[in-house]
Amino acid sequence: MEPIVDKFGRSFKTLRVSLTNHCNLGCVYCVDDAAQPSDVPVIAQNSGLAPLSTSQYIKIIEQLHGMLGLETIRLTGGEPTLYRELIPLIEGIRATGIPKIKMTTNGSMLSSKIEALQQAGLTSMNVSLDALDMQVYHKISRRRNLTRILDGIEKSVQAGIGVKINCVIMKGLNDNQILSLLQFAKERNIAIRFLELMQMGHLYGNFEDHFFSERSILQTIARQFEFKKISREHAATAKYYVMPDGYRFGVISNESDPFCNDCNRLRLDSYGNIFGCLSNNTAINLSQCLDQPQEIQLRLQEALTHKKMKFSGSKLSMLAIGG
Ligand SMILES: Nc1nc2c(ncn2[C@@H]2O[C@H](COP(=O)(O)OP(=O)(O)OP(=O)(O)O)[C@@H](O)[C@H]2O)c(=O)[nH]1
Ligand SMILES: C[S@@+](CC[C@H](N)C(=O)[O-])C[C@H]1O[C@@H](n2cnc3c(N)ncnc32)[C@H](O)[C@@H]1O
Ligand code: SF4
Ligand code: SF4
Repeated sequence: MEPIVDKFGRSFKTLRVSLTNHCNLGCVYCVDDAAQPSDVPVIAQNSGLAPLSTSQYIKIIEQLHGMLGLETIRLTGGEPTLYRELIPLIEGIRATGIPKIKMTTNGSMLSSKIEALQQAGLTSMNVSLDALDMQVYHKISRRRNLTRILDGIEKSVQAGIGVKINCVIMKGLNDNQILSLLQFAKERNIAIRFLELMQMGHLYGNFEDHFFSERSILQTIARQFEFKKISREHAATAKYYVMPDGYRFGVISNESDPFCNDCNRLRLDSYGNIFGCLSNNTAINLSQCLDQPQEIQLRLQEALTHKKMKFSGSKLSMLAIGG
């Protein structure tokens, strides 16, 4: 079997696993309000296949680990904490020996789950938090969950699990939250990353009105803080900046400064499809060839050819492809 590496030396070492394409929030950049009223559960388009069971997830992850030597699993979605068998799934993934099991969550369900998640083997979490102002938070997420999310973040920090905050910045909506969010994170010594808005789903080809660039984010922060850039780690999404007291924050600049050259990410959606690139909508199914390792290898090779040198958007939203 040929090694699964492309001519730029890129391979798959991080598997991002979507546990559901449902969500209990309706963030304006992820869910199109015209198609999805904010007070009903969000259900993304699916491929007509059955959702994976916990044992199918574990089997696929085991096979991929055997072929790729995975270093990290990141559970995501939709909202991964809505997955009913989350704890047994994490325990099953831990048993495969993959060193890091991380999760990206909107934080709304953390307060009651954090201890069990940690005991099951979750190593760290990224929590999405786009505003500290109740009204701004509500306007973006279309839900009134802010207090619960802040409580979830506090409990996670107390429990000693690694936490980072993700914050998508939209011009005219929450760019006025950058400094207060940074102050909130700094006081708790939590790394925060500011994300440029990405043209995905209903924003494809139509994101510029709300786009707030890395440059504008840094200009805003410079009004109150000194900082300097540190080099980006291999295969990382974020560039980090350090303040004189050692505190670090990051920016994920998909649009203005893409980071495809050393990308090592592979996505698995909740229907057993893999995607080699966030910016390519071609789903390659694995659930129908689970006992055919040679076929899986071929499909992985194909997925790798989908990687780009520059993020160029996607007609699928993050919710649909699996953030
Ligand atoms: N272009 C691109 N952007 C990605 C990809 N994965 C994540 N991102 C961006 O990074 C943001 C944060 O992703 P997270 O789920 O927190 O994970 P991460 O930043 O990869 O994880 P860590 O570096 O381990 O903290 C996403 O919302 C995207 O903006 C990817 O494969 N391609
Ligand atoms: C799709 S969500 C899935 C996990 C979880 N529901 C959450 O919100 O953290 C993963 C990440 O994608 C980000 N995201 C979704 N749509 C985006 C967009 N159009 N531009 C930038 N980031 C986006 C979210 O803010 C979140 O940090
Ligand atoms: S960004 Fe996350 S929390 Fe917001 S709607 Fe999308 S999946 Fe849900
Ligand atoms: S756009 Fe594709 S190649 Fe670029 S970082 Fe994202 S997944 Fe990797």
